[in-house]
Amino acid sequence: MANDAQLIEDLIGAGRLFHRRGWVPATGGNFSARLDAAHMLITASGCHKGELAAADFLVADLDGRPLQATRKASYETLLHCQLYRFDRGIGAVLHTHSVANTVLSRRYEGIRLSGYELLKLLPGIATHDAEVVVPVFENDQDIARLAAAVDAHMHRHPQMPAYLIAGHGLYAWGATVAQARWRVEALEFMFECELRARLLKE
Ligand SMILES: CSC[C@@H](O)[C@@H](O)C(=O)COP(=O)(O)O
Ligand SMILES: [Zn+2]
Repeated sequence: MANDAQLIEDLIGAGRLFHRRGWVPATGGNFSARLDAAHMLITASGCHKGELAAADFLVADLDGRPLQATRKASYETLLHCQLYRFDRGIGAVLHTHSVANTVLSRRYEGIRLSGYELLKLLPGIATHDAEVVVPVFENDQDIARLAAAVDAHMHRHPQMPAYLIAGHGLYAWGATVAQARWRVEALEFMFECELRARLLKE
């Protein structure tokens, strides 16, 4: 596994890229990477995700408790914990607030993606001739309750490649920071296509 410094560098790079693309406006979004079976690195709450520095990361356990009490972990830490606890193969979790994911998630209960070449970036898909539905959960400021809803859904649909929160954003993950970033890039591209295609039809 990559060392802490490399993981932080990779997460800072993802933040810069996502901010350039307009996917993490202001302090929106949060990022994490697994350190071991019981710990993760996660962004502190309230920092600008395009301007992250090493000091903006802290170590927390998978119950969301920071090891050092110097900074507060992301408000949405429990959503990251849920994913790491659900699947030991998950090594990184990235959350974005793009225009496309926000508009689509306010309007639909799930986003059906089919026929896109970039679907092949998602787990278990080897052809464009496939279909996935990215579910949309109701937004909830009670993050423990939201994490429980996601967990219940994932137990019924373990192949779920990512999820949206209505009017809020995307959660995607991967075995490494790079893989999670590629999946965010692929999903945001397909959401942008869906938004434009749906506008054309209206
Ligand atoms: C300040 S608006 C965005 C937050 O409410 C939240 O949705 C978010 O993505 C960032 O929260 P954070 O606590 O910085 O990780
Ligand atoms: Zn958010």
